[in-house]
Amino acid sequence: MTTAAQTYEQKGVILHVENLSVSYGDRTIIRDINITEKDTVRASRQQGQIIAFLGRSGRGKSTLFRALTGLEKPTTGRVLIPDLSKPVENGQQPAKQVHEGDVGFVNQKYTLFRHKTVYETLLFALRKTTLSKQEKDEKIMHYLKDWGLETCKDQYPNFLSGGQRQRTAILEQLLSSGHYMVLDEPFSGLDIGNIVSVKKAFQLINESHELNTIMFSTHDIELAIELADSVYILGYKQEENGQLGSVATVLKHFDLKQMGIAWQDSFTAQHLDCVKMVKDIMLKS
Ligand SMILES: Nc1ncnc2c1ncn2[C@@H]1O[C@H](COP(=O)(O)OP(=O)(O)OP(=O)(O)O)[C@@H](O)[C@H]1O
Repeated sequence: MTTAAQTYEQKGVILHVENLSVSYGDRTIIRDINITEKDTVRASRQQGQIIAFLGRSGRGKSTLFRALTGLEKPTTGRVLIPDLSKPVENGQQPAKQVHEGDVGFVNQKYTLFRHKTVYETLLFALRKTTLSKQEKDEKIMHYLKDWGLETCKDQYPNFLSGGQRQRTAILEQLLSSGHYMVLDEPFSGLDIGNIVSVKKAFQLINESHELNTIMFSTHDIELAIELADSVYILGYKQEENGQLGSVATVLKHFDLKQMGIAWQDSFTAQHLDCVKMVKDIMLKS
């Protein structure tokens, strides 16, 4: 059942992954990856997309992420995103293949420049824009305020708390890349306070632009189902002889919007059912 708060419309395609495979030498890591995500529009609210990728260790999540960011050239297939520099044609935004720099990438360590303050880091992130010096300053100050980073504007990474460091690294990627962001295990090894801080960053990104799209991997199934509106499970397929294959692919897609369990304030029995389904699939993968 879908409540009024969950009513949504789907508009243009914002991510299209087609027959993607990545091999290293003669070893294929991921194969036949097909993903189509559309811009989700909810009445009277600005809202982006949050997509989670789950999978047991070594099932190619990081490999897929490198292809999604354009850091890894796929062996076959392609990754398309809307080309916002071109005008809409017949009601459709033309698509382009993803290039390095189009999609922000935040690694698990939240790496920052050691010799740049928070402000300098964000200024550097805006270096490719056509904004004037004053516009850049205004933009940065606006974000620092919204993201609770105003007080540490002139601090170097070593003097930041874990939460401030994570928010700065996420913001840096958001400012340098535009609407798309991939985060490889952003919650791994974080204490509860820092988990809340990263969740808040997700929320800020999600609410600030219709096209903002967060893609993240995690080993925390509950967290994926709590935060995402779309969940993909990567894993090995069982072969006909009952043996487990050795090339990962998408085993299952859960569209939590369609299931009526996206964007809820609390974790319900339906969410728990979904967690159980995910676990069952992952255990056999
Ligand atoms: N550059 C590379 N050359 C050769 N093999 C690689 C390379 N990068 C990754 N692999 C292999 O690809 C497989 C998938 O690795 P990947 O890091 O993508 O998995 P993952 O799902 O992100 O794992 P985890 O959850 O443990 O981080 C692994 O067996 C890994 O050894």
